[in-house]
Amino acid sequence: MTLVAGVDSSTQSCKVVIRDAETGELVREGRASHPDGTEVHPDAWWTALGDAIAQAGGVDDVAAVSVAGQQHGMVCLDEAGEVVRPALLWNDTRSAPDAVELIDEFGGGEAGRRAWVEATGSVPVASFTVTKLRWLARHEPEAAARTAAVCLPHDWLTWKLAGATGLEALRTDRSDASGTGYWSTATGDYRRDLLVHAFGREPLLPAVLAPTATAGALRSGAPLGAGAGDNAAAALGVGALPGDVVVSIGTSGTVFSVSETPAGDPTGAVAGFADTTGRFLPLVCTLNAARVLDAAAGLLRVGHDELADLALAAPAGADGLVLVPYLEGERTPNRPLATGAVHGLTLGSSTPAHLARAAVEGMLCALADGLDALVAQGATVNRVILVGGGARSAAVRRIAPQVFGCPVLVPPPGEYVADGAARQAAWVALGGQAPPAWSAAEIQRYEAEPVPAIREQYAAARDHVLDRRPT
Ligand SMILES: Nc1ncnc2c1ncn2[C@@H]1O[C@H](COP(=O)(O)OP(=O)(O)O)[C@@H](O)[C@H]1O
Ligand SMILES: O=C(CO)[C@@H](O)[C@H](O)COP(=O)(O)O
Repeated sequence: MTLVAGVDSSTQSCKVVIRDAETGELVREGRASHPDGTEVHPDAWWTALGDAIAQAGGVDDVAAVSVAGQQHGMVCLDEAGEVVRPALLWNDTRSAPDAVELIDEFGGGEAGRRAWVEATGSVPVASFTVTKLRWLARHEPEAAARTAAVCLPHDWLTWKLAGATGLEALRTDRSDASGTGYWSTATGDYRRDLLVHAFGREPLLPAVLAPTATAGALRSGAPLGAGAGDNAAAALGVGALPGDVVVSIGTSGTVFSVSETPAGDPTGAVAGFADTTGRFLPLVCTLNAARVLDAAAGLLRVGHDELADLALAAPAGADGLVLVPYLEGERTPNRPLATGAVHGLTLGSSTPAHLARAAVEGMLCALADGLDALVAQGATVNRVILVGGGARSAAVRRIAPQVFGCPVLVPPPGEYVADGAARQAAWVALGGQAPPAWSAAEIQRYEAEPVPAIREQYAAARDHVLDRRPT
C-alpha cells in the first residue's frame, strides 16, 4: 500500500490525514488547535503541525506529502529566513483602508476595481496579502525594511518541512498565489509591479509550481507537493467538477465552483482565483460562518447538537427574527467595520429556539447571497456540496435547502481540505495526467421546499447594522 499525507493548516486548527494513494482509503489522522486571533506567529502553525503529524503516527512511511492552508496570510521573512512579525491572517481587517487606497490609486470606484480585476482577476480587500503589505509599509516601516521575502502560510510550512534551506527554496502554487493580489490569474505570472507599487520594493516571492511539481522533500526523501490554498484543496478533496458549487462553512464561509474560465467581477463579490489542476476557482468568501453558530451556542449556553435541535424546533423564518451575522466585520459585502444585528424581535420570537434558528438562517443567507453572486458571474449550479465544520450541524443541513432553494449534498463529515492535499500528494507519487480517481464517499442529499421569505426578510435587514466604534 502506498501512503500519502495531506495537511490542512487552517484558521482554527491543523489537520493531517494519511491515505492510501491508490484508493484514498483513510488510514490514520491527527489534529491540533491553533491560537485564536487574526494575527498569529507561524511558529504556532509549525508546532501544531508537528503535534498533528505525531497524532497521525508520523510521516516516515508516506510516499509524498502536500500542505494546504488558509489563504492570504502575510508571512514576512528576513534575510536569514526568520519570521519578522506575526502573520496577519485573511480575517484581519486592519488593512481595509489600504485596500481602498490601492483601488483609489488605480482610478478609484468602479474604474479602480476594474483595473485590479484586469491585472489580477480580483478586487483587493483587507484579506488579500497585497493590502497587508501596504499596511506594513505604512505602519511598521522597520519590519517592512527587514522583510527579505514574503510568502503564504502553506508556502512557509512546506518550506519548513523541506528543511528551510534558504529563501530561494520558497515555493507556492497557482491557487494560493491567486489570493495575493500580485499574481495574475489570466497570465499565470506575478504582477511584480503591483507588489512594488503597494510595498515600495520587491521582496523575494516563492516560485509558483505547476500542479504536480515538487517543492523539495522530507528528510525521508518523500517529495512535497506544491500544496494549495485551502478552498482549492477542498475542491480537489470533494472531487468538484465544473457545475458543482462547494459551500464551505468553516471559520470562513466560502462559495466556489470549478470553472474552465477565470472570473472577473468588478463589484469585488467574486474573487477570481485559480484551482489546483490548471482550471479556475471563482469564489465568494464571508468572514462569518461556523463561528456564528459558536457564538449563538455560547449565548444560549448549549452545545452544537442542542443548538441544532433548538433551531429545528423554531419555524422557518423564525417568526420574522433575523440575525445579520457580521460579528467580525464582513468581507462580502465589504463592510470591515460592521457588527452583527438582530431585527424583528417580538415577544413571540424572544425564545432560544428562535435565536438559534435566526443564527443558522442568517449565516446561510449571507452564503446564499454569495451563491447569487457566483451565478451572476456565469457559474452553473448542478450540485451544491456542503463541507466544513459547520456542515456537521443537522440544522444547517436541513435549513440550507430552504435558504438556497435547491437540494444540498453533504459528504460524510471529514477534512476535505486535507483530503485534497493528500490527493495532490497521491498525484505526485503516482504520476499521470490527472489526480487519482478516489472512490467517492457516500453522499447524503438534503431536500426541502424553498422558503423565499427567509431571504426576503434577511435582505430587508442586512444593511441595517452598526459599525464598530474606532478604538
Ligand atoms: N456539529 C457542529 N455544528 C456546528 N458547528 C460545528 C460543528 N462541529 C464543528 N463546528 C464548528 O466548525 C468550525 C471548525 O470548522 P473547520 O472547517 O475545521 O474550520 P477551519 O477550517 O476554518 O479551521 C468551528 O467553529 C467549530 O465550532
Ligand atoms: O480567505 C479565505 C478565502 O479567500 C478563507 O477561506 C481562508 O482561506 C480561511 O479558510 P478557513 O480557515 O475558513 O478554512
